[in-house]
Amino acid sequence: MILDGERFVPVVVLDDPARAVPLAEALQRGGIRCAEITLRTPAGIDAIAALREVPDFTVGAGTVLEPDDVDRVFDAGARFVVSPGLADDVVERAQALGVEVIPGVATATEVQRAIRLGLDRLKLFPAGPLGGTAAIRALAGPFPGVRYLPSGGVTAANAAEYLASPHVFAVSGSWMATRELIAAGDFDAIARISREAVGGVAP
Ligand SMILES: O=C[C@H](O)COP(=O)(O)O
Ligand SMILES: CC(=O)C(=O)O
Repeated sequence: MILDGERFVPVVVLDDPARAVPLAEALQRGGIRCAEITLRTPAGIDAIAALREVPDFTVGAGTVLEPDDVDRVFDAGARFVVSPGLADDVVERAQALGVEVIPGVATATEVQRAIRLGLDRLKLFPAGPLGGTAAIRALAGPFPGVRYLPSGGVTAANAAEYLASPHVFAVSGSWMATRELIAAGDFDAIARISREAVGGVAP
């Protein structure tokens, strides 16, 4: 899978696409080589297009809600697609284009449906309110083949606990590159927080 080897997936809300490349370079200085650029702002698509040119960096799209969004982010260069929830038509559009898709799930019913769609790597959202690692352990009973990307409430304080789970392939969240830090151009802080995150877990 495209994110194999990545343990941290920053969720990014960008207001200015010109910040995308310095952001990616800051993440790389911190040891993080990917990001999920959300479509929550109009800048998202241009930011994805800018990041496709950054060497050794894997750009994905987040908050992908409609099949048309999949086309837009694919054309811009996204190499993976993330949704907060599970929509069959979004998954099927990504599969038709051959782009990795990681939809969100929050219930056993959704996990079961995602498996039927041929998926075994799912976002768990919002992971904290759903019960964190306890929820992941419970889901692993009936669905041992699924691995999760927890997001929503993952922080510097609990990332290592999630990553210690054999059912978690990576964690995702906004704490490494907040909208405020990006808007302020504080790329040194982003690099430092990323380095601390990467340094806090076993390779
Ligand atoms: O997955 C996307 C979430 O918005 C990230 O949540 P967070 O801000 O709690 O890290
Ligand atoms: C929350 C989430 O998964 C997203 O915005 O894509």
